[in-house]
Amino acid sequence: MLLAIDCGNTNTVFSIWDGTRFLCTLRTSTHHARTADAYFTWYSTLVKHYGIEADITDVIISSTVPRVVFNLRVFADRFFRCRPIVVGKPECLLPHDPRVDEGTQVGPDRLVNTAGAFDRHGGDLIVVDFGTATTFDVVASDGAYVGGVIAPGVNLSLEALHMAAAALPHVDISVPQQVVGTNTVACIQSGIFWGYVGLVREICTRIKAERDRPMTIVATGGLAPLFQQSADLFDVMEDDLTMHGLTVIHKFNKDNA
Ligand SMILES: Nc1ncnc2c1ncn2[C@@H]1O[C@H](COP(=O)(O)OP(=O)(O)O)[C@@H](O)[C@H]1O
Ligand SMILES: CC(C)(COP(=O)(O)O)[C@@H](O)C(=O)NCCC(=O)O
Ligand SMILES: [K+]
Repeated sequence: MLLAIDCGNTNTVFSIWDGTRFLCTLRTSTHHARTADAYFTWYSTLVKHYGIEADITDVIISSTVPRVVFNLRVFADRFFRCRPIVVGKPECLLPHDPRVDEGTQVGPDRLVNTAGAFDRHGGDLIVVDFGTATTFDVVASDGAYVGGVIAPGVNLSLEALHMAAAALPHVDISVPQQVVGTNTVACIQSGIFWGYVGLVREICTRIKAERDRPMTIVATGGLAPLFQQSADLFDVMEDDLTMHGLTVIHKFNKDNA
């Protein structure tokens, strides 16, 4: 069985893949100081809680935080006796090499999203990932990542307003009832929610115009469901897209070893 690990700047997600389906998905916050033993304590407690018989033989890791990879490697080696595949490292093969400026390190999560989305939908895609950052990954017709857009994430923007303006409280994102807010919280929620609706719409429109072709918009990430429910922004929403991409890259490496 495969243990797929997706470390974002905010959350770290573990999923167990039995070759056909994900048996469980476990989530914790990302901390570079978490040790291999701490990962195992957390992991084994939850796996036992869910009554899952997991016989892990393989581990694949995608991490946007380089510092967590060391402890995750130790975790894989110590508890599963395996050498993990780490996306973005030279020894990890990709189904399609990215076409970007020389020397550019594309975020591994974006390479994984690209592989997952191409496997499900074919090419000419825009993958929108609402993570710590809001990223747009452009997938060409042949499946290669050819660039994209990075914007500040929704929660990051909310936090920035609170940090920089003495009179603005911390506000959780939600779908506003109306555009014109009649109190401070409603004003902020409106600015962020409708601001991001506009940001996503404008960027996707411009990407399609620049590439001069129809493209399918695939959304993923923690906050995608919020935007999906009240604005007509995406063609599909897939909360397991990154995990699916990890299984695709893992299989590709096994088949081409
Ligand atoms: N259901 C939710 N409601 C509100 N915020 C959420 C929800 N799910 C995730 N988030 C927040 O969305 C942001 C992105 O989460 P995530 O996609 O896990 O980010 P990353 O992959 O960068 O770690 C984080 O700030 C997280 O706390
Ligand atoms: C843009 C990101 C910070 C997004 O990370 P996330 O929101 O998933 O934590 C990450 O993909 C990254 O560090 N990228 C490196 C630069 C690039 O992709 O061009
Ligand atoms: K992400």
